[in-house]
Amino acid sequence: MATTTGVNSDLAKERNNSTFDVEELSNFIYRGPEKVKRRRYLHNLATKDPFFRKFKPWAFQTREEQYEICLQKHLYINKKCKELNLTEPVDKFFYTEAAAPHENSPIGLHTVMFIPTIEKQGTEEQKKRWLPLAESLKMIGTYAQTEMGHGTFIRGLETTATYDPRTREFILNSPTITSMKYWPGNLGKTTNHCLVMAQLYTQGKNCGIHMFMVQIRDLETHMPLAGIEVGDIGPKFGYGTNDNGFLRLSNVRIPRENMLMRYSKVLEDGTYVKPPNAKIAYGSMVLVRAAIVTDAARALAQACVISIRYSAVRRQTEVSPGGEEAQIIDYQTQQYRLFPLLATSYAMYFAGRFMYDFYLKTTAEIEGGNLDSMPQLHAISAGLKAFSSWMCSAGVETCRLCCGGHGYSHASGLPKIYIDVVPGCTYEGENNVMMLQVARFLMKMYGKLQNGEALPTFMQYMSTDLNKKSCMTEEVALNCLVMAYEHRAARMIRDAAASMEKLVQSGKSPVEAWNGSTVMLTWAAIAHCHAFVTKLFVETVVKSRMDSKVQSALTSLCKLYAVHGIVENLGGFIQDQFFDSKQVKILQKKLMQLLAEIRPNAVAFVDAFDYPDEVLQSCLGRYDGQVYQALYDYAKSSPMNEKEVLDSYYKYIKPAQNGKYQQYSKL
Ligand SMILES: CCCCCCCC(=O)SCCNC(=O)CCNC(=O)[C@H](O)C(C)(C)COP(=O)(O)OP(=O)(O)OC[C@H]1O[C@@H](n2cnc3c(N)ncnc32)[C@H](O)[C@@H]1OP(=O)(O)O
Ligand SMILES: Cc1cc2nc3c(=O)[nH]c(=O)nc-3n(C[C@H](O)[C@H](O)[C@H](O)COP(=O)(O)OP(=O)(O)OC[C@H]3O[C@@H](n4cnc5c(N)ncnc54)[C@H](O)[C@@H]3O)c2cc1C
Repeated sequence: MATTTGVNSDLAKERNNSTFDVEELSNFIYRGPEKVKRRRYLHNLATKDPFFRKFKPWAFQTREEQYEICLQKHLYINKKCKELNLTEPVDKFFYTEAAAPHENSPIGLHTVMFIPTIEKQGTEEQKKRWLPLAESLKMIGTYAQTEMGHGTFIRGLETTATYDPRTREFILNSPTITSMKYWPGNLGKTTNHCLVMAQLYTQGKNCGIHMFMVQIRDLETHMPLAGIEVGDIGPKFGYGTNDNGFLRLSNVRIPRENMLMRYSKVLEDGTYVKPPNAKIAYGSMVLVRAAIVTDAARALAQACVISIRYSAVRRQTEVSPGGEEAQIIDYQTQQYRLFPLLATSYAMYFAGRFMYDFYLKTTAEIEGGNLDSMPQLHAISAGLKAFSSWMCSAGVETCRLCCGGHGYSHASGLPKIYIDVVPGCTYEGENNVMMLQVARFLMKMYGKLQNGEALPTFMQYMSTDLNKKSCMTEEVALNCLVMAYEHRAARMIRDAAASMEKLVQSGKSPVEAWNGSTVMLTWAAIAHCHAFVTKLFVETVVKSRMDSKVQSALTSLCKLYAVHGIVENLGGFIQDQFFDSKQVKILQKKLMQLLAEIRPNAVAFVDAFDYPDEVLQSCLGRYDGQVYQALYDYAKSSPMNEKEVLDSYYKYIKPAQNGKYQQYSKL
């Protein structure tokens, strides 16, 4: 019998049985005790602030309430960050994460894309003009790129910005229904400005897509300006807190100075000056792609916390007749579904950490005028964005299923996490499209390899001898695991290139050959990303300094990540007899051993993520494990239970019981 106060006894036992100190692992995850302390302090500031607790739970709000409440929270967060002098993005992030978890901000695009785009693409004069207004929220903006007809193929955008040298203005138009901007976050009702991506026409020529600052609403009355039609696109799968919007522009004139001109320019007479690299205008997308990796990791980590704690508390089915019911975490099938996801959340977290550092390093180079690493940054950010959002979204859904019926309730907190993470597969570049961008890069690298040219370090595995067999022994060494992933990726890259070559030889054009090989190209890109993430995880556990017990536990988790990925994708690993059947058996056996090895540390691994209950917002994932009382309290708080007998009983059920259905004819 579970106790109803204090920490649930099963969960307490789990914590006693772990082999390492949880605090040590938290210190490693968050890069040192000082950072853990700071993160806790910021979480605490938010969770203890009564302001955030005065609203009814998110799941009980209508969409309009979700928007309004979330808006209030985020404006309050803004005010508090100023008062508390929280200027570092990481500080703001931790405070916000605890204040409004998984509630997409109605001023999020303003912070995440509008301001960074001005900072990165604006001239010094433009930054001086707009940034103070944006910081003080006098100007609230968004990033308006996607149109109803085009999201992926941005060169096909239809919005036009035509330069008029007589008045030194651009004239913006949405010439067709499909050209209306559709989807930009915060656009519908919140913003008064937006950065519009449009086809630039000057001196009668199309110069491609460029960014323009357009005011869409009056700064006093907030009414749409002349020539502007703007609104909310309606309810979606999630993101109820966000007013994703539509926008039509009819002959809207803006001054020449409103084109973002740090790199490309239109001179007063209409002369166009090209940027050093046309793709530099895509920089804001790269920034958000890089950020999505950690976002996705965080979502999966939280889902694992909920599902693993609940699995330790939940007991179901007598294992032997009349005996005690087992903790569901002791079922091997439950472990097989959850522990690899736990490992994935760590793998993605480390990938996100790498991505962040690599983004900062490369953008500093770009800003200094060295654009050499742009293709690498694009390929790595597109690949990790797609790989992490796919793996983590699917993982969150599995965590939900692992909670049985209670996982389906909003009380679990899992649906909220899922609907927040899954659009990451679509926005900022649909995942299949992103993988094809990676494949394009891989094919270029393959060409270099064929020509004997040097490859960047992270691509050097491509030169591996594809006739070599695996070095895997009973020990299942980490280096043999990495080699397996690299071998698979190298072979898939070669196979995709061979497929294209064959099509060209059969008379197809290069474009047709590409289109006829995109499935193989996508396989190659996914295999490449999988190898990249696995190697990063291995290097992190092998090379980093950390407590020895933590290192030993984390090594098992890392091994599980690698072994599970092979066993689940066996076809791709044995296609060229890289592994023989004996080695496959070794891996399958090792997988089961690793599940058992990780079992005593499962709760400690999720505790180390150090998410307070207020962030998880889950009856099932509570630190104290008192899930049943929490579910009961949640049910009782449902607005449906405010009255014992609902009006609908008198209006519909009672008359039906009496055989009276006239009320329907009134409709
Ligand atoms: C809080 C939550 C916030 C969430 C907010 C979400 C906000 C949004 O969704 S904003 C909208 C995001 N939209 C997108 O991401 C659109 C996706 N599409 C694209 O990025 C492009 O159209 C893309 C990359 C698919 C193709 O671009 P296109 O210009 O047609 O390029 P393409 O002809 O395929 O390639 C040309 C070259 O550019 C390179 N390239 C493309 N993008 C980049 C880039 N960002 N950096 C560097 N190089 C790039 C390619 O690698 C290729 O190089 P090469 O010729 O050497 O092989
Ligand atoms: C929650 C949310 C928030 C968003 N916020 C913003 C925002 O703030 N600003 C903004 O500008 N946009 C925003 N978007 C739009 C988003 O960026 C686009 O939806 C996304 O880039 C995908 O484009 P699409 O919708 O045109 O999909 P499509 O390109 O139409 O994709 C449909 C299908 O076609 C496939 N496909 C398309 N092209 C190719 C190809 N070349 N090769 C192979 N397959 C292909 C895709 O893989 C996909 O399966 C948001 C979207 C969502 C869902």
